[in-house]
Amino acid sequence: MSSTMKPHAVCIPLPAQGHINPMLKLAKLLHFKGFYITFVHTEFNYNRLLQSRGSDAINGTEDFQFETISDGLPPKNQRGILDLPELCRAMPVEGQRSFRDLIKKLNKASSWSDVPAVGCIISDGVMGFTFQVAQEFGIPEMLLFTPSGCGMLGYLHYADLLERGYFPLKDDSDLSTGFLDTVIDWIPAMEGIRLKDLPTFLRTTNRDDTMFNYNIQAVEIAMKAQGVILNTFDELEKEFVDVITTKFPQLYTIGPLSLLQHNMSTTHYLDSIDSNLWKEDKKCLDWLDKREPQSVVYVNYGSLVIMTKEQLAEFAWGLANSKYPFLWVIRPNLVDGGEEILSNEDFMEETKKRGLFLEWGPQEEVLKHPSIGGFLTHCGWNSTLESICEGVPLICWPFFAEQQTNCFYLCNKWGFGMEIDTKVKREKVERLVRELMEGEKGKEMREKAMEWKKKAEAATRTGGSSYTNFDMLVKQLKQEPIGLENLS
Ligand SMILES: O=c1ccn([C@@H]2O[C@H](COP(=O)(O)OP(=O)(O)O[C@H]3O[C@H](CO)[C@@H](O)[C@H](O)[C@H]3O)[C@@H](O)[C@H]2O)c(=O)[nH]1
Repeated sequence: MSSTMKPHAVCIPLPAQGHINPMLKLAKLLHFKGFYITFVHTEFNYNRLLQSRGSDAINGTEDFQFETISDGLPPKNQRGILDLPELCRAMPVEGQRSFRDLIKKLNKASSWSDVPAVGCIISDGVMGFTFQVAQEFGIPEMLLFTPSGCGMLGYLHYADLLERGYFPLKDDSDLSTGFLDTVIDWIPAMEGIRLKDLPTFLRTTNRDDTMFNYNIQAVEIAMKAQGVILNTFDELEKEFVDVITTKFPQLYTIGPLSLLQHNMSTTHYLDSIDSNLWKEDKKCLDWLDKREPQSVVYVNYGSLVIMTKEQLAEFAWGLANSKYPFLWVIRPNLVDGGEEILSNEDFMEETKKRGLFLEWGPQEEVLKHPSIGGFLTHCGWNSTLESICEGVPLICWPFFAEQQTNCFYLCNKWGFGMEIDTKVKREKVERLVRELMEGEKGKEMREKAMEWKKKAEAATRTGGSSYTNFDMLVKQLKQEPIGLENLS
């Protein structure tokens, strides 16, 4: 089919790794199904990909193109650490202007080139500013929510939590006096959840806090969307999905996206197009080849966590004292205050034969490796799903956003997680690592993780829930434009 005949989807993720990855997977799947894709990066990330991955990563093909918009951050912002509040202030203004110009440019190009007119926008669930642009051009917009269903359900109750007076916090002591242990019994499907298990952005006394307001507003805008896509599968999150469906009748649960790619034989489809903002160090795979099956603890806290050097030291000694081999990704800027522990002679001597440190790794390949016995994670949703895909049990150290919600269900419902407190202590790390790797509980968790893996595989195979939902999504995007009549 010539490019001009293809339906044109513009995919725009929040410019953070955990949001770009699932959006790119979705974009590749849609391309496989015959869509012309424009994938939108920020100028900064585009240049970063060029440096870390080379031009192949963003060269695209005739009908899979990359475009950029401004993130709106001032030039003086170094962007070494993703400054979320700053980004959330800048993108709805400058990012929106830039996005509007892009849509204008694409539609203009359709009159004299092979680029088809934009048929739909698939935007990140927290990029509300794209919605106004979509409305201005009369283009239907779908939202991809990259967190879990349970996380999304938590976000959807932000307004109720405010109305009932739980947030903003009355004073800072609420954070230390047990107030956050309050059990909430009125959120459907979330019985037994505590305030501290809900997405964290409301935990402030400051009504003017950027993240507090941005997230409340993001939910308000999202509520107007007609279509929502979730990277999860019904069997895992059915009760949450059922409640979300009452608010979003057009809800498509199509995850885990990496398994859907696999089952549609598209795992290596457009392989050179890549979204890793850091350069992957693949030598760890050779190192893993030399280890015993299920003997290695994999440690990685995703792309946004920033911990203190004291926390890093507690994890380090906990891992060292457990005596298990570990593969530890310590991202540049992961630690506020420096990685002193990595120059501690006693620690390095103790772990030199069984610890490997990387700045960024091929996580999905690592989790697939037979030597991995467990994963110490911050419970980002991508990491959680990637663990499910490989049947790997978890030690959970949730940091922020909906990671606490994921952790709650991992430990209390899905049965393959054990939690470490925010105030991490080396003794606890050591004990949980041993439990995970050799204890009865670890064995049970591994079995449970394998059960979820099988269910995830079934969901993404022909006839499975996610497979079928994806087909429906494609049909809707291709044939039945999403009406805008219900939008206010
Ligand atoms: O060395 C590394 C480290 C990470 N990754 C990948 O980076 C992604 C990280 O995503 P995630 O585990 O979700 O963590 P965050 O980067 O923290 O994700 C943000 O976005 C997620 C989706 O919305 C949310 O669930 C999280 O709370 C939020 O912090 C995953 O695909 C990993 O495979 C690598 O490839 N190599």
